[in-house]
Amino acid sequence: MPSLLLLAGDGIGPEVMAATERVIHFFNKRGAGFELQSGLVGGTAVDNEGAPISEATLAKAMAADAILFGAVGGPQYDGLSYDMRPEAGLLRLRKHFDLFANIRPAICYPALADSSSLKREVVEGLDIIILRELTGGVYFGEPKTIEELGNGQKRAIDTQVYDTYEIDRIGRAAFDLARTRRNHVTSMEKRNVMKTGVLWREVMEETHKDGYEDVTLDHMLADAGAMQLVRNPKQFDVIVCDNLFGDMLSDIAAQLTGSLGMLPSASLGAVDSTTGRRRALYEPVHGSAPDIAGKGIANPIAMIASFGMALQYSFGMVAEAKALDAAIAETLAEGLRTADIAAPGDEAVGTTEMTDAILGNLEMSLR
Ligand SMILES: NC(=O)c1ccc[n+]([C@@H]2O[C@H](COP(=O)([O-])OP(=O)(O)OC[C@H]3O[C@@H](n4cnc5c(N)ncnc54)[C@H](O)[C@@H]3O)[C@@H](O)[C@H]2O)c1
Ligand SMILES: CC(C)[C@H](C(=O)O)[C@@H](O)C(=O)O
Ligand SMILES: [Mg+2]
Repeated sequence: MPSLLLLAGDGIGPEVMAATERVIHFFNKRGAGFELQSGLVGGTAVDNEGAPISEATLAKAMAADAILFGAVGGPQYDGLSYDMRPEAGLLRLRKHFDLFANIRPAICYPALADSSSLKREVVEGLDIIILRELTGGVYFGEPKTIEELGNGQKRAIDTQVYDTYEIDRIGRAAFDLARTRRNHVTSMEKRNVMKTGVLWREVMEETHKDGYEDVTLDHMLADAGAMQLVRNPKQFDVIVCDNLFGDMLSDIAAQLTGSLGMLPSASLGAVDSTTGRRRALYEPVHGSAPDIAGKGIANPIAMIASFGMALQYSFGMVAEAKALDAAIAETLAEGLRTADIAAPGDEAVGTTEMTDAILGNLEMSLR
């Protein structure tokens, strides 16, 4: 039986996870047989278990085929030490399971082209992927400290580190992904100021020569890339970049699609050569949205579409994933909007109504 560990987290995490559970149950009623376990993560795990992720939850994650993750964080946890912050639970999961390949698609559904802050013609039909390296770089490099200098001053140090193998494996993931799409990879770094940028480009070129020359590879400095993402995002297919640039570029890409509430993601490990399986965590790109938590108005689409990515990447249920995506597109085409994607004057629906409509369309499309 396929198994999923649900880690809803904080803020709107439990609200969008509850919506997604309804979608999972829909597939279970049709025989999918998903076994569900749940656990605590983030601030709620700090409050109840004394750590942002407990060893027991990590063990449950190890036993599951895939993890569905909501969101973590909130202002009430701002005073906690770095290791106890809710976000540390997510970082630990990524590192523990070596989930180095973070696929963040940015698709602008035709019905939402007017919800973007950019002009319709710039974003309509957009379909790009930011492939973010997720287990290296400045997020995990050592030293990572704040030192007292003894003269009333402090010094904060973060360290950006990349080894050849880390760049090579994300490069291969990018080329493999591009082959299933428009065969075009744009690698972004800052080789003009960063040594890791110099190595990043060098390794991308070498990996490209090693059996991937059918894929077009070009390079862009990440700051210019950010500008191009806003100027003409449709020029891209797969953008591959390091952990920090990927964090920022994917938030920019989210806004192209209308809202952070629209963007799903998959974080994948290497394929195990004996089992053929890969570790995987699926989560929306957005956070816990403390400003709207508890109001029942969060957009569930990013979380539901993250489950869609699990259907595709972890469970080989490609037809079901497509049906779910079509149900989301149809619901948007019918005009349903949560507040984050509503145009001024549009009447917005809540999380439950949006989920009801998606389930209704799913039922129709699989009939
Ligand atoms: N993966 C994660 O768990 C994750 C990701 C990003 C931020 N965070 C954490 O979340 C907390 C809040 O961060 P933030 O405010 O910078 O980012 P955020 O993504 O939580 O919210 C940014 C804005 O987008 C809106 N928004 C986000 N998701 C939405 C949705 N599904 N529906 C409707 N509107 C939505 C919010 O209301 C807010 O106005 C922080 O503690 C941060 O560290 C967690
Ligand atoms: C919550 C935080 C640790 C996380 C990150 O910076 O990676 C988030 O912003 C994301 O984009 O997944
Ligand atoms: Mg982010």
